[in-house]
Amino acid sequence: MSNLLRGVNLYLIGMMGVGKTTVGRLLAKELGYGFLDTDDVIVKAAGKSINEIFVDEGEAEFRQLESDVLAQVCAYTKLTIATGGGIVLRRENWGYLRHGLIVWLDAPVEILLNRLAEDDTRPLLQDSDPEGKLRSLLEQRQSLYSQADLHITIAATQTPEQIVTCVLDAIPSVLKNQDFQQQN
Ligand SMILES: Nc1ncnc2c1ncn2[C@@H]1O[C@H](COP(=O)(O)OP(=O)(O)O)[C@@H](O)[C@H]1O
Ligand SMILES: O=C(O)C1=C[C@@H](OP(=O)(O)O)[C@@H](O)[C@H](O)C1
Ligand SMILES: [Mg+2]
Repeated sequence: MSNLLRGVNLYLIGMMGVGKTTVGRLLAKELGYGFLDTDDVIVKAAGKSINEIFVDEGEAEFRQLESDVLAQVCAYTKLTIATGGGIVLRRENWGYLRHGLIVWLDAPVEILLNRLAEDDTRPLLQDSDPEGKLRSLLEQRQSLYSQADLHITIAATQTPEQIVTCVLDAIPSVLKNQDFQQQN
């Protein structure tokens, strides 16, 4: 598979809680790729948590840091990159994401809510109505996520390992399509 990809980076996009970080790490291992999470890079560079960045500097500054990180990492090859759920919001980010293969991990809000119920590390979910918040974020972002090269729909019972298999199985079809587009 890594021969087929020829070092092209994989970018995982999708809603918070869908498993981009968890699946991305396993996918990288499977491909013999390096793994990066844009949130982790931001946290390390800023020396504070995502919550602290949102409180101290605000979401707009976080989005700027996110774009800066993406601009840096897209210069490298052989990486699987788990992005933050809001990476799709800025038009300039798409220019960076398009350097690689973009994979949308998609799961119903019920699954996301269930996974994030006890989680206090997502500032946008510190809301009196987390379900409503997730639904409105998804509504705002769905058409952006759908611009991905690959759409992987996730069921509640699927393990991260099974999702990795789904992604690996789907990659050849999209690479074939891209070759086809290039030839024409
Ligand atoms: N396939 C899965 N099945 C069960 N739990 C999962 C699965 N994928 C991720 N999780 C759990 O859901 C939570 C959110 O996963 P995470 O990888 O951080 O998502 P994201 O990076 O998309 O926000 C974590 O607690 C993680 O362990
Ligand atoms: O959806 C979002 O806007 C966000 C998702 C988070 O990452 P995950 O998608 O990895 O949870 C993190 O970047 C930040 O809390 C904002
Ligand atoms: Mg994550």
